[in-house]
Amino acid sequence: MSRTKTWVDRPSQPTWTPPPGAVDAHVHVFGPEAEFPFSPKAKYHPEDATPEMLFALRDHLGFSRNVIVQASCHGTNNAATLNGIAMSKGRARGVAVVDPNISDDELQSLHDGGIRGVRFNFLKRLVDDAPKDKFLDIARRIAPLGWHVVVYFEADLLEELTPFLEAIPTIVVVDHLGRPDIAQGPDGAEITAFRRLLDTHPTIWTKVSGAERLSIHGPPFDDFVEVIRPVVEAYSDRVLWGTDWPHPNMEHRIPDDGQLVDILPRLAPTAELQRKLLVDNPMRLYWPEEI
Ligand SMILES: O=C(O)/C=C(\CC(=O)C(=O)O)C(=O)O
Repeated sequence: MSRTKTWVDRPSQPTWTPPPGAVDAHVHVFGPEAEFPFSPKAKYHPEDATPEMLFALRDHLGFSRNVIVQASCHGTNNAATLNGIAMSKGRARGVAVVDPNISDDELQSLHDGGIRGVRFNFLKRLVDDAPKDKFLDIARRIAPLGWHVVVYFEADLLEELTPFLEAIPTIVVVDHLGRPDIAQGPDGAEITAFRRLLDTHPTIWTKVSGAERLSIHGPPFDDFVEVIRPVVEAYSDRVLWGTDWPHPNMEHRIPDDGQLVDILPRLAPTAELQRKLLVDNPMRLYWPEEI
């Protein structure tokens, strides 16, 4: 598999400035491969996207902190994610992907290394299997640590997965709004079904990220904003946002991270909404001891 590069080296300077203490709550690190090899089961083989590169981007975009989410290319070995957190000097925390047989001691050492959640990935193009019973077992075991669960699925799975989501005893954060079809507009069937899930389950949160993946028309992402701004307004206490740098699998439509940041004042049009989305909400999940 040839190595893919899915980010721009010099993203534009955003015209909008995030509030002090802003958290980019969905990023990944890749490798470096020489130190942290990819999983033999990886479905893509990216170039190295190192913690140093991540922190340079964080500073360039005007953010203060990151949440590093374990990407599928590193399987259940969280060493690269933990290395990124360790190198951040307290300015990153993480979400791990764990083997169902993980021991309590290993969970505790992930916690000590800055992990505050586990991710369950249901995308068939990224993982070979997604065993719901084993995931529920993990969810029950991480609950006492104060962690939450991050789930990644596409809209066609929402109905089937709802009983599973309901059985999770922690806060659940759905990546990229469960990937609704944005072309259907703000009253479309898929975003309406997802909003119904949020309406009926106050412990389900979502990341209002993925404009570059969900938008039909691309920058300046007006189609995404039209559908997703009402979500930010309606569920302002349980939304997170992230760039998704280094944008795994986006080699055919690589986004400019500066343009992604410039969506934010349209997605969250008041200072209060911006502070909740970028500071208060991520701090509650990842740095609760600082609030
Ligand atoms: O990170 C994302 O937001 C999206 C991904 C990659 C991913 O999740 C993974 O590799 O674990 C995708 O849709 O290819």
